[in-house]
Amino acid sequence: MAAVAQALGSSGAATQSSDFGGWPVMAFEQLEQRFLTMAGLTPSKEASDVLRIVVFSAAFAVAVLLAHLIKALGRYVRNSSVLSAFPLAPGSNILLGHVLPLLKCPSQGKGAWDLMEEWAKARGSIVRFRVLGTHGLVVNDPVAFKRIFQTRFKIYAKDLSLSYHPFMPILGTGLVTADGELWQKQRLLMGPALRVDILDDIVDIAQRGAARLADKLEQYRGTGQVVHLEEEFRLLTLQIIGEAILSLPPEECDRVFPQLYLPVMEEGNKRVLRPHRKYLPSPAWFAFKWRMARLNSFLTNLIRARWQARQAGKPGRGDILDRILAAIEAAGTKWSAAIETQLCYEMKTFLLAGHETSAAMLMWSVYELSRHPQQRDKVLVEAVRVFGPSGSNTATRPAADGMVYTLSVLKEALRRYSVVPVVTRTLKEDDQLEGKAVPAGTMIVCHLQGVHNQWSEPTAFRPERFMPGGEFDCFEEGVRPYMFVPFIQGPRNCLGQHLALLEARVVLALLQQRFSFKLASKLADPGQRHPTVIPVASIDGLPVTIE
Ligand code: HEM
Repeated sequence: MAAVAQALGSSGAATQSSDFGGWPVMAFEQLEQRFLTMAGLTPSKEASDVLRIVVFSAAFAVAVLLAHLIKALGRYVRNSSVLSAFPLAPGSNILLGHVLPLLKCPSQGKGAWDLMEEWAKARGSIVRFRVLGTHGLVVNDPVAFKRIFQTRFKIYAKDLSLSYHPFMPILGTGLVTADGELWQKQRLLMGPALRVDILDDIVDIAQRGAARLADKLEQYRGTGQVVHLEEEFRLLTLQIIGEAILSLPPEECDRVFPQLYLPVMEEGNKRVLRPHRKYLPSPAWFAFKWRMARLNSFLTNLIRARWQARQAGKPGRGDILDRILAAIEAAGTKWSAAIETQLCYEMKTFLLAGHETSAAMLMWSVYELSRHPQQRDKVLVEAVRVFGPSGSNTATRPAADGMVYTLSVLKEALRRYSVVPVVTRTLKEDDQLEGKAVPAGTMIVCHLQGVHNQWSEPTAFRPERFMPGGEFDCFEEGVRPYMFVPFIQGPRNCLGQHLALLEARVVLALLQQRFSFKLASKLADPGQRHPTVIPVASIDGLPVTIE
């Protein structure tokens, strides 16, 4: 620094002794000579050229950085002013925005999404908030959902920087996190397999899975021993999705996934609140890398072997992967390493999207039925109709579809507990919500839970809301689809929703018919929701005793 100051001092002297037109050049040349001497280099034309390139490059880099800063500042000021039409959420700090109240939520026993719902209740159906330099809107309005999810969904892109970020090494360009043309192509390719083709088989896969779990639970009947049902549901839904997408036998699911897949998910969840874990080369970091590599190679080998078997004319297994491979073949697409990688992302996406969400829905449903014997009786009536009085009949698809009350229990669990409480988007172009301008770059938090709590007596558990003529049917036609959004709506809605509701209907009814679950009272209230993990399960799981 002293040397630079000295050099600048002498340039000042040069300035005074020069005429106005020539001084900058002379001053620069003198500075150049001084720098070269100070650096121990002999002044020469080559050395000057190198120094000039370095100086001009540095000046260019600083200018670009400044231009970016000025642009970002301009955008920040503009966005602040445009968004000021929306009410500001309480608790904002001039520097950090709403960072502190959001960070404090877990220690107060609530999720950041619960705080956002409080903001909306206090200030209006769309409220403005800020996290450092990023502006966001919490949207709690079904009419706005229609615009975001349906009519203008293309400009409301997935926000990969926030909720999905820690899971990107797992999900990559899989369907949940893909965008643009790739998403469209993959959705077209895989949609039919999940929405239609596999559903007939799901009834059977789910019934076998539920029967296996029931046999396992039998040993605890009448013993008073506490069973952690949430853990059993997690393993069961993983087995069901493993069989549905890859025909994996349950033993292989139990061997591979708890070893490789579940620990990487756990690490992903830890990284949501502690993002530095992604960069710190700790033992957990290495374990994550190692497991990811093993999981990828397990899945890629399986996908490749399946493709080769198809090419050799061997009969397919009829699972979701098989149906996707058939669609690739029918489209005449040439097989490549890129396709293998993409399919590997898709399989991991189905595993992630398809098991914990369903397990949480089952968990909340069992929790509520354990507290509402009359509702449970109605589920039992349907179970006897479908599985017979002994519970051993094989269910058919139409019979499973006919369990409308059990379906209503599942839907009410999704409404009451909003296992996915929010989804986030980033606005790509300027738009309007509730008639007010919203600038591009704004983060949009779609508050699914907030809308679910706009129903009458929202904390009451009433499956009848979803029965014909119930509260759901009474909403005005235009907003009705946006009043119940556990799977969101529109072109990016959940591809596995029919699979999830069918699978869970079979599992819930069959287990209720076979057992009576009693909430283990000595443990904390299992109805308390987890404050940091999505899908939201109970903070203490679901400890039960079995009769
Ligand atoms: C109760 C169970 C489930 C719930 C509550 C649920 C919820 C959701 C939600 C809210 C989204 C939208 C996410 C966003 O826009 O950011 C979504 C997307 C998705 N879900 Fe589910 N899901 C469930 C089960 C499943 C199952 C069983 C599967 C697959 C087997 C699945 C596969 C997907 C896929 C592939 C997407 C991305 C669709 C796209 O972007 O085109 N989900 N799910």
